[in-house]
Amino acid sequence: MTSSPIRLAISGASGRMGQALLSLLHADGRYELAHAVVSPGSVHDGEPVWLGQGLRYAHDWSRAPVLDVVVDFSGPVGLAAALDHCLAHGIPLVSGTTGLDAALLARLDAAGARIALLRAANFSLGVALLTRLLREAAAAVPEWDLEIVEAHHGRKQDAPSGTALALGQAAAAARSTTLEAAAVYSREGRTGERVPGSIGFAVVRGGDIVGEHQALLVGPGERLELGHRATDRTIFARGALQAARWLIGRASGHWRLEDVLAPPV
Ligand SMILES: NC(=O)C1=CN([C@@H]2O[C@H](COP(=O)(O)OP(=O)(O)OC[C@H]3O[C@@H](n4cnc5c(N)ncnc54)[C@H](OP(=O)(O)O)[C@@H]3O)[C@@H](O)[C@H]2O)C=CC1
Ligand SMILES: O=C(O)C1=N[C@H](C(=O)O)C[C@H](O)C1
Repeated sequence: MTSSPIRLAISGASGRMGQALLSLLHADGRYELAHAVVSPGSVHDGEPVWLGQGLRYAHDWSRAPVLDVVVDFSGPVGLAAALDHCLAHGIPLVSGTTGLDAALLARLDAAGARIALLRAANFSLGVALLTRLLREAAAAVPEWDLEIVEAHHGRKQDAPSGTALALGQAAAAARSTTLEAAAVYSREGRTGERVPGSIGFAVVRGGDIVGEHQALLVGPGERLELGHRATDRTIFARGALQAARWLIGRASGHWRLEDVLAPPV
């Protein structure tokens, strides 16, 4: 028996992640791309999404058809618009957008009472595994200094990356503290000595780096380095589509990528 394809919208469809998602969707009959959203004023607004097919990029949600799920990789403003549409129509929302402010985070938190949401700063299996390893290592050597280094392409809008912050949060929790209490985001001039127990962040931006994260646990006379290097955005797109399929029909609330992509123990 064949089931009907999932009717899905992409918010941020013309972007780097949007295009990675489109490449996967084009070849996968399990999905029907029903709406492809770009920014108001986008040079792509009104262009055909795929040559010879009817769907065109749109800058708003007002003409979106009935949808099973929305996948968002846009930016804070695009995500807010996607969230409005999902709330108005009771549609599950998967989002990978990073760099959100406190007001949007609070709106997303509250939305969990009405729709199913799955948000993740990184949809790759490797980073899910890295997070688990870092949690274990940070707790095993609580006195060792922890520094998180990330590198991304020069067009990235936010820093540190959402993944770096999520790694920091996981390590902080494993050490019974919080990122708010432990994080050091910049060092310049006469900084004084490193504060014991702090978690330092360093950011590299350049060229077309897809996304690299390294956690350094520095002890006396030795150092543990845990890292992940993404070389192809398909890994994020694949994880997000898997999450979208999984989220359809779930109860309202906040679901975790770990529930979907459990790395092998
Ligand atoms: N969680 C994860 O695994 C990953 C998360 N990300 C995150 O995803 C987000 C997008 O990244 P990336 O694809 O590189 O970004 P891009 O800048 O390449 O793409 C952004 C997309 O969003 C659209 N957009 C911008 N503003 C709006 C708006 N107000 N309304 C609707 N659409 C809008 C743009 O349209 P146009 O340009 O046509 O105007 C474009 O299609 C970032 O926050 C990034 O950090 C990225 C990779 C993986
Ligand atoms: O903007 C990007 O490109 C990426 N952003 C995400 C983040 O902020 O962690 C995930 C990935 O590293 C790529």
